[in-house]
Amino acid sequence: MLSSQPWTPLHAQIHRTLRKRQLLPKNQNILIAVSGGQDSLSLAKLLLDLQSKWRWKLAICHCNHRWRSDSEANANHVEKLAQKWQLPFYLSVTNQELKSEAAAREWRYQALIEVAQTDNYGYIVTGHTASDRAETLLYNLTRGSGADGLQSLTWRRNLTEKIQLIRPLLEITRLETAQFCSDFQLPIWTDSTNEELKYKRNRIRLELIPYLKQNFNPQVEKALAQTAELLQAEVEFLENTAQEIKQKASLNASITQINRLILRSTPLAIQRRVMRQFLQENLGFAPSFEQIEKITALITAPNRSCTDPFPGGAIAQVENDWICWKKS
Ligand SMILES: Nc1ncnc2c1ncn2[C@@H]1O[C@H](COP(=O)(O)OP(=O)(O)OP(=O)(O)O)[C@@H](O)[C@H]1O
Repeated sequence: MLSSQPWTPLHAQIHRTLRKRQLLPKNQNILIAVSGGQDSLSLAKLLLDLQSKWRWKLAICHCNHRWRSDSEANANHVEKLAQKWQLPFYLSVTNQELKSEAAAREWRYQALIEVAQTDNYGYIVTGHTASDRAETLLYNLTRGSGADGLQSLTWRRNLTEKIQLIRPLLEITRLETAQFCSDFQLPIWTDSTNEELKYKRNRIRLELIPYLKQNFNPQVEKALAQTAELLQAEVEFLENTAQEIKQKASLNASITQINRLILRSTPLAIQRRVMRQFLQENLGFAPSFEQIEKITALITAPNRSCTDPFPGGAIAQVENDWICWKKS
């Protein structure tokens, strides 16, 4: 029986991944974000089984979005599991109406950060899988994203100066977590909204991926996750290079002027990234492709050329060797 013999190939794989990528060092305080679904249950069980090797202090946090009629029952279900596993349990319940998936995600991360800050957890871990990575890639591809959006689910991300988000399951597919839950009889809480085809994400998972599996590649999730992995390293390299060039091209670290002579000698990929960073700093939000193209064109435009106004009324204008940000 598997339940009396908890070391499986999945345990070995996660153990290897954690070591190779140095995701969760020994003796750390780790907060596991558990929705109750198959992925986060598998994650919690795997970390629990590896705990003695790594000497972590583990805890579980569930966030109640108050979205479904069974939200409270879902939270109680996760709490009972935490008790069974003898792990500290935190519950965050929203007091605002969360109107979209994006709003829910934003609130959830904020809630997790608050718990981590209060009780000193340096790591928050989530159960995102290779399947999520593949779906995110496809979703962003249909929206015209560049490499940054296609690699978007990363192994680690700084949430604050002291708290990192870690996603240890990015090489495991949802099929594997389902099998793991079945092997260990983990009680999955099924989220009924996961089946609703009105959400694009769900259509990708329930219609597009099965189509690709059947007609193109049975291993399509792993293949797409691999693409995301390759892109991740390339994006990191390009973004760091763009940051260095931007520093060189900025006058006295001013965010409102940038030297276009320096930019002219760099490849278009870097020019776009530098101008995106420049715009983001001045606009205060992520610029669109068209906005980046408009300002990038100024690198080679005649003196005094300018863009039409950006939201808020500011324009960018060429002044000899400089592109200047001019507020209205
Ligand atoms: N309500 C929640 N409370 C705590 N953590 C959550 C919650 N919802 C999602 N998460 C975390 O974010 C990860 C990804 O969320 P996503 O919505 O893609 O997954 P899910 O469909 O809710 O369920 P699961 O990934 O557990 O199967 C989850 O694996 C989990 O770690």
